Amino acid sequence: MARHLITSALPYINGIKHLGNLVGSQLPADLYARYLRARGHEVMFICATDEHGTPAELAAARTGEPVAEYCARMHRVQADLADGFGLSFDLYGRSSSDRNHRLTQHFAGRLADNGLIREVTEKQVYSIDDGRFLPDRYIEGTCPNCGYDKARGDQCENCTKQLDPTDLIAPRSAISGSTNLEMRETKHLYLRQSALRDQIAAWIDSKTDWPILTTSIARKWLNDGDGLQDRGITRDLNWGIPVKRGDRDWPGMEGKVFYVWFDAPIEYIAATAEWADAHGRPDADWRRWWRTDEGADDVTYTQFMGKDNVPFHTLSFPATLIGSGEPWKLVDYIKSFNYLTYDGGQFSTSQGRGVFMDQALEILPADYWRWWLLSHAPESGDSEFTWDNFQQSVNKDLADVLGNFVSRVTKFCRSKFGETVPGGGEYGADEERLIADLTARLRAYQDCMARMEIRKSAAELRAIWVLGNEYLQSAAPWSTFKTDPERAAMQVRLGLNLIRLYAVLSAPFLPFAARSMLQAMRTENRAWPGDVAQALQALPEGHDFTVPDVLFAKITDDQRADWEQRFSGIRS
Ligand SMILES: Nc1ncnc2c1ncn2[C@@H]1O[C@H](COP(=O)(O)OP(=O)(O)OP(=O)(O)O)[C@@H](O)[C@H]1O
Ligand SMILES: [Zn+2]
Repeated sequence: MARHLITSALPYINGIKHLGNLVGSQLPADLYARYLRARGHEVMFICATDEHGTPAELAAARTGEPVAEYCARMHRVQADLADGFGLSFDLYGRSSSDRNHRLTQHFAGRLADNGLIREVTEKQVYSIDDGRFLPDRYIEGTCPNCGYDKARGDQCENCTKQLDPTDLIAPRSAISGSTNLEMRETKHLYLRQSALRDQIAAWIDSKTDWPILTTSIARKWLNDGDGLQDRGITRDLNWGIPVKRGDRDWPGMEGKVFYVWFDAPIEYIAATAEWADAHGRPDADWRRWWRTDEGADDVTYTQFMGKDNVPFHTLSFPATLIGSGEPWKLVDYIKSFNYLTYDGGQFSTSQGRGVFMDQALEILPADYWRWWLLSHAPESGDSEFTWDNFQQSVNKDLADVLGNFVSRVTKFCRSKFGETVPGGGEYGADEERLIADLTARLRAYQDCMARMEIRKSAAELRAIWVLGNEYLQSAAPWSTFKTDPERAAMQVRLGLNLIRLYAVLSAPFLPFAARSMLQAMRTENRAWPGDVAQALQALPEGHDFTVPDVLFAKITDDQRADWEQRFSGIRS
């Protein structure tokens, strides 16, 4: 048994997440966590809402709520949706937690003590009418790169270029629209990433097994232009973690907060502490996951995220941890994803384009989405969601292959032998071959899962389901029964046991269907198969079962057309 720490990129608080967010971080992380738990490993699976920064303040301003209330409400909304999708976090924390305040201030203090913080007096845009500075998204204007007229102070959504507020042409306040702006002096802290460049580069170079997508993005930032740049880690805002040096005040930094990208990854650690708090456990219980001097030496730490988050996880967060000079656990593997696109365009939260988690659950059960998203995960390149593809994949894989197998076996057994596993008969050559094929496929499935090759894992699992259907088709117990009822009983007993085995193997992908299958088989036996032949003996003669309701209903052409229409516009 090994120990695995798994974190998913933190979903930002300013709205309900779309299917792209889900497949780019939380869902594959859940798949991996569920798989490792099923294999008997000790897993700590952490996620949290990312609650600081200007978009949260602006979203709260739009609903008229105080930002703290807005975040608390949206956290509950997101936590419920995560539950609805079966995301099995050990803790779903909040980056605004007290734990994160203290840890973020702790890291800033350590970095300062180690000479890795620079205090810089610089000019920032100040709105005279609003009486405040306008960092990041508080300022809008025309993009100097593409001419888009709603570019924001941190980034142009149209061409994705990263911007500084001072880059914008014809800038205006996002709060009041005022153009009565001036440049004012203000003091900020910069993390001296440049001083850690060589150490981080050597660390990245040692990660020879990481996806190219991950290392290529890291190397670009390390090497392009003048190399890794120092990064401003504070802002003139009210909402956020107050700038402190450990637990001491930081002269000259009164009324300022840490930049969201400084505190968000620290929340991975803080959320693990929140987990200990929530369970009334001592600090040692979370520290053994994070401190290599307190037990985390044998932890394997894997992070999941979309490609736009890679720079912060390969450079900035490691700079924080390494720069602290304390023995914090660094990530062992970063699984990064390309983008899921929606029907020929981008998913977009701000533009309300695509299908969002709440809408998805309104129309279909979570497993339908989990299956499609995971079996089409954007691993080697971007992948596209189309309703046509979704319908085909759900109908073929889930309804025709897995669902059909379960239905045929249970219904046939009920009609000929009753709802009890029948005895009699012995394996022949067909059964021996099936077991050999299943054994080989199982090994391939496990290998893909261990390497986090999500699409290939889905393909292997599907192949395992197909083996059952092919067996059933050729064994044809409904014909065998007429001449050799004992043999038909053996075939059906094997089929019923396969249903239990399929539930166990499919649970990381389809946790809800797996539960229904186990309930129908009236068993709690979720043991991962060591030996396939043995696993197929789990339900003995005389064991009761029930015929389950339809596991997966097919998506009709009318439904597809209806949804295609309904989700073609923009969410209001
Ligand atoms: N279309 C997408 N496909 C795959 N992953 C995505 C996609 N869009 C965002 N992600 C990832 O989702 C995770 C959560 O992102 P976050 O909540 O910060 O939203 P975001 O990146 O601002 O997306 P959006 O701009 O659409 O709101 C991040 O790891 C991000 O990289
Ligand atoms: Zn632009």
